[in-house]
Amino acid sequence: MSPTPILDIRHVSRFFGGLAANSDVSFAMEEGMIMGLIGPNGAGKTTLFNCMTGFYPPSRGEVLFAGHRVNGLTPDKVCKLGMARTWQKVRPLAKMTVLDNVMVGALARTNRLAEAAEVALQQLRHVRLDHKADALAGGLPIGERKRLEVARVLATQPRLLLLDEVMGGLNPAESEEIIQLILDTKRRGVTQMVIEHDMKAIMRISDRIVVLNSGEKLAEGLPREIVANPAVVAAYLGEAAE
Ligand SMILES: Nc1ncnc2c1ncn2[C@@H]1O[C@H](COP(=O)(O)OP(=O)(O)OP(=O)(O)O)[C@@H](O)[C@H]1O
Repeated sequence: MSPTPILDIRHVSRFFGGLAANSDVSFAMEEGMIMGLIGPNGAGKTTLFNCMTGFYPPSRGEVLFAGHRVNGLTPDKVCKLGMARTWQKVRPLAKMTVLDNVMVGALARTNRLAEAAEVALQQLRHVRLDHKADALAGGLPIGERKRLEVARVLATQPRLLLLDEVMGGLNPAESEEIIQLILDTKRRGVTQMVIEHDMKAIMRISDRIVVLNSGEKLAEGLPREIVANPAVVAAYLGEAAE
């Protein structure tokens, strides 16, 4: 582990009334890696993204991004520091073009429209949607809407990209495109944390995996360690493999 991890989650808990959606979760990430974040429905994966990115402050604990304490900051400040997330339910600005949607992301870093358009086009090329730049976002099929969501977030130029079930609802060919996109994004040097229920995909792309269960960290390790962990198999993988 490098001296300052890009992300350091320390004893994070998040309560909703009496429910601990996250309970004393700690782990760290090295720059450049892909961390898989897995666990059963309701395990607290999306809540952890929300705690990291300022949508809900953690009830306890702290989140350090590149050495900065980010809990308590608003999502736009966290995004400016370089940590940005996709949403499970993709909601493009349907009546705007694909290019304009991605420009909205780029405008987080610049006020100049020409520069934002250039950044947006670069990201559309990266996600292989540049041929749809002038199409209305609302008309895209689901696979392309998911890639548009990734382009929109990449246009904010994050150092750490958080992907929340970007393969959800996709067919195998569309999922494969997303896998290749995640691996291409890694080659560009962007660190990624990936929530995904597709176990074959997560095992292929992750350098390390954290498993959440009922809000707690159940396990952390290399993909081959996670698949061989009896507690993970009992809580999640047995069911996910069916
Ligand atoms: N805003 C909220 N208010 C109340 N309870 C919430 C809220 N957000 C999440 N929860 C609860 O916290 C728990 C964890 O939810 P979360 O969405 O983080 O799980 P998840 O692991 O992302 O699940 P999934 O795989 O189904 O997306 C669930 O019991 C959920 O109902």
